[in-house]
Order: sequence, then C-alpha cells, then structure tokens
Amino acid sequence: MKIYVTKDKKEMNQKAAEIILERIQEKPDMTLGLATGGTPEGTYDDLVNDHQQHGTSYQNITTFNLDEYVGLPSDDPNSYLSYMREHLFNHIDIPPEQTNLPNGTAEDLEAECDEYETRIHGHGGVDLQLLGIGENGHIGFNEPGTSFGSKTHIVELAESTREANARFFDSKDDVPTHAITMGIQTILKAKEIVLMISGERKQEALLRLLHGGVSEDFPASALKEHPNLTVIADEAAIENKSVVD
Ligand SMILES: N[C@@H]1[C@@H](O)[C@H](O)[C@@H](COP(=O)(O)O)O[C@@H]1O
Repeated sequence: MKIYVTKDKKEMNQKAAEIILERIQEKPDMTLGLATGGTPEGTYDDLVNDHQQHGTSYQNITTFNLDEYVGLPSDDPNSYLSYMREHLFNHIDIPPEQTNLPNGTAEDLEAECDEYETRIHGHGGVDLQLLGIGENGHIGFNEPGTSFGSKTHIVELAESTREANARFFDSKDDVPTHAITMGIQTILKAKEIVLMISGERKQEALLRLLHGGVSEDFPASALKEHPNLTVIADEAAIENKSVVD
C-alpha cells in the first residue's frame, strides 16, 4: 500500500486527479471505475478543468460506477447517474454509451446485477478504481459483514449510511433503503485502486484501515490485500500523525 498525506481535501482531490490523468496518458482507452459521494467531487472538478484547459480526451475511455440507488428514476437529482452527469460526464467528451452505472430501476434487479458484473469483465475489467470510504468502512455500498467474495449485488443500506447520505436529500426518509453495488470481489479485481479519505469523520476508518486486521466486519480492510493500492488521506483524517509513520 502506498500512502500520501495531503494538507487538505483540495490537495487530496488534486493528487487523485493527477494519478488518473497520468494513467489516461499512458492508456487513452483505459477503463475507469468511478465513485460518488462528497469525497471525489473536487477530483471531478479538476478533471473537468484539465479537459477544458488542456483538452485531455475521454473519447476512448469507458467508465463503470460502483453503485446506484434502487428505485430512484435516473433523472432524479439524487441518482448517482445524475451526480455523474452533473460533476463529470456533461463536461467532458465521453460518449454516453461508454459510461456505465447499474440500473436501479431495472424490473429484474438480480438479473441487472449479473449483467453488470458480466459487462465489467467482458470489457476487460477496470484499470483504475477510484474509491471513497464510509465511516463504518463501507466501500461502494458494501456494508460491514459483506463477503469478500461478493460480486455485484443488491444491498440493504445500513441506517448509519442512510443518515450520512441524508444530507443530499430533503430528509432521511427520502434516502432509498436499497442499492446495487459492485461487490468486494468485483472491486478487488481492478488492476489499481485509489482510495481517498478526507475529514475528521473518517479518522476512525483510516486508523482501522492502516492498523486493524483484515475482517469482513470492516469492508475496506479487504483492500489491504490488493497489490496496487494507493491511499490519499488529508491531514484532517489523521487523528495522530504517528498512524502513518
Ligand atoms: N456509496 C457511497 C460510497 O461510494 C462513498 O465512498 C461513501 C462515502 O461518502 P462521502 O464521500 O460522501 O463521505 O458513501 C456513499 O454511500
């Protein structure tokens, strides 16, 4: 595991954008795994700025998002498809048919999960997966207790996750109860993983990731066994500097 500590969230986001841009330069038809939430917003802003200023092209890039809520129409402002359009897709030259998210309104959700998993691997897998982390250590929407062997599946969201995500909705009751998420095994198959961790609320999760054991009680600990993991944490996520020494 490689770890970078940045002064603040802005620098954390910039570092992740730099890594993504380097990989695009090396492989202009790469497959990018994308995440949502508050953490990567600044990274998407940086990619959009770079596209506008330096013209980095996404014409040959394919993206696969980690997850999507169940039951939100795709044009709902809180769907992850809307998030991705607002923060990235509408501002770069990626053809819409090369952007992939699970369909949370599919009639047969189980079949949708199988199809999404097959689509990812049929495409040759993810080259670089961008990740955030939940306060309880969830990655994607894989809550504590999820099998490390899991593939794309339907999950019931933990109350704490619905509470944490309520800030994007009018109230907690509006947060969907279920989501489709890549499984932990799906995520681990990415050739490279970049995990961003920002802010005081994530201190415990970072501490546990760096110093705890590998256990299904803490989904992010699965990442410790990945051969190409980069963690980018801002200073606010570090309670005590010695944790990264
Ligand atoms: N499904 C997403 C995750 O992909 C994200 O990493 C995490 C942290 O979110 P945030 O970055 O807003 O703290 O929770 C959400 O529920």
